[in-house]
Amino acid sequence: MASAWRRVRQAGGQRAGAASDDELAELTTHFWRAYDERMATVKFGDVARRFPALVGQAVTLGWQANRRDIVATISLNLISGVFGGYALFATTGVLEALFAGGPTPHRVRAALPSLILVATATAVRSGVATAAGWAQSRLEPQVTQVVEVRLYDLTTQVELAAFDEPDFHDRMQRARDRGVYSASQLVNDVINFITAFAGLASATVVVGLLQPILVVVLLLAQLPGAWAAVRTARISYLTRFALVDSYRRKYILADLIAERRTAAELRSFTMRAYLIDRVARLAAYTRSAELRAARQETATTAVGKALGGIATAGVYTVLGVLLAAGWLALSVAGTAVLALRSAAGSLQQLMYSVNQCYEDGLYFSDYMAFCADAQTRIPPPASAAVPQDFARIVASGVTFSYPGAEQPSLHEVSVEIGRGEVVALVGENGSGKTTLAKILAGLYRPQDGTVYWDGVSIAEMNGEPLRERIAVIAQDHGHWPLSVRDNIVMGRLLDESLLAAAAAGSGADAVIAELDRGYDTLLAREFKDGAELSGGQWQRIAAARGFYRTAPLLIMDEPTAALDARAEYALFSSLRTLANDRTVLLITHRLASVRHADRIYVLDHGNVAESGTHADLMALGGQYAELYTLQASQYETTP
Ligand SMILES: Nc1ncnc2c1ncn2[C@@H]1O[C@H](COP(=O)(O)OP(=O)(O)OP(=O)(O)O)[C@@H](O)[C@H]1O
Repeated sequence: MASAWRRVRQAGGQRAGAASDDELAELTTHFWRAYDERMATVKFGDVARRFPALVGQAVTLGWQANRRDIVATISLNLISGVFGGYALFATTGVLEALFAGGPTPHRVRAALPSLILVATATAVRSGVATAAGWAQSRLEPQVTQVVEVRLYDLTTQVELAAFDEPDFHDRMQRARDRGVYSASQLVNDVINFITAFAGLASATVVVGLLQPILVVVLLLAQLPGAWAAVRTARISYLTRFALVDSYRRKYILADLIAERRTAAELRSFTMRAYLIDRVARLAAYTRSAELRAARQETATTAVGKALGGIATAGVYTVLGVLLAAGWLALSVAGTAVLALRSAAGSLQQLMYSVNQCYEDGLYFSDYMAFCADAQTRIPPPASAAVPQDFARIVASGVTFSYPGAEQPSLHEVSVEIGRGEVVALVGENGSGKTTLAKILAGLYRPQDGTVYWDGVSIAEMNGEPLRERIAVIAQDHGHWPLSVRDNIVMGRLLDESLLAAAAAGSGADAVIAELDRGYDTLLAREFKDGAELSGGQWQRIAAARGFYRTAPLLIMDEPTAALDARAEYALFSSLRTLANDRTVLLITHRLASVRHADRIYVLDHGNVAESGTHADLMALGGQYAELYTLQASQYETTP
């Protein structure tokens, strides 16, 4: 097995060649650099200061999830602590009676009332603690749901450009991965903290009433454990933080290796060894960082435990001295030992929960930071009303660069679309057609220039109502793992006659007729009874999706690229019918299909190079005429 793995790695290494380490940038950037940078910003003092805020956040989360459960959990835990303290205190009465003079049956009888008190208090405490545990376990899934819904609510509203930023993906991964999970954990930690605090407070009160010196000694003895707990949490968090980019890359590669959609290409291009090698190198990289962190955590815990052991020995020495000096009665010393053990247990739990609170709080602060950042990326509410229809859409001097791009993808582009027109965008690959269509669809905001609907800038309109007026048949349309019907209706109200018309207009009706379950067919082969469609069949469904949306502007980006000749002809015929009451912006490389467009814009490296009707552009003898003639020549018969 090991040698097979080695062979795979060697083969991968040869294939990957020199390019790979540069591409996997984090393998060349030392991971501890990211760690150190983060280390500088996370200090224990900050955590101590943040602790009250964390408690506040946790209680708020619990409150949002279920008020009754959070109130019940906290109050029942406090009540349980009170009964625990009472049971401990009542133990002194039992010990006093047992250590008094006289015959044993007499002493046992004298101890009975106190014993009954101890037993009752302990039973009540257990019952209340069980009820508190039940409320606490109900809270966990409810809190997770609250934070998940909040995350999805925000990520579906942020502007599209954010998804082109690697940093946004990193933050989103941290928020989704550990952030969501940490929310319910944080609530748990805080409840555990309150439980432990109640236990400690009651034991401390009992010890303090018996011998105040013991309280100070008891608290000092827990310091080493507290230090170790906080330090290990910090190491664990910082390691994950520094590795997030590598984890993300590894997950993406692992998905590609195991997914159905890439399974065929992986085999036909014999990419197995190459991909496995990449995953292996990323895994080796993350493993060495994780091992280093594990070593540090173990060393820290060992030191903490050793110092804690010495401190505990000190506590018992002090107790012995007090007893020997006669400052403590034997019965009181007995209760003190029990109280000390109970307090030490509570303190340990308290430290553990503070430690966990700290660690989960760090992850949760990533979630909160992501939410705050996402909130700023949601376009602010706008004032202008979105018209039901329009007479003219004008893009004026539009310049747009993708985040991080050195060159703009569009440079001072101006185009016009009149109501009821068919306007075409043509041009070579990468000339900016899709980018312009997305700007006209209100999906990207240009850095310069404006898109007007009847003289009103769309930047002043709210995004969702605007996009309700635009139907987009995208080049990279989604293959949603939903039923055929849902793939066309896309969450809108179901209108059977509209659905039938959309399917007929796009040619999807012929595809659906051949499916066993018709509109109910699930389009996901990975599930039972799921079906798979061909590229052209999917394209018909995507076109039906656009037709179903009765919007005044229809944007079609390469709608026929995968269609056969008959289906292409049928789709363009439908378009002509549709165009009677709709405006169409068509992007295509098949120039024969734009001959009848009212206007054609030829894009070249992000600029409008030519515009006019087919006849105008042919007469111009420029890029369009050259491309058109080239395509037409392919149909000429050669001798
Ligand atoms: N999400 C993105 N992030 C960064 N750059 C992008 C992104 N999408 C496109 N680009 C770049 O913008 C330029 C224009 O791309 P666009 O997709 O608009 O071209 P296109 O004319 O539609 O091409 P095609 O005919 O191949 O569909 C290209 O240089 C492309 O690399």
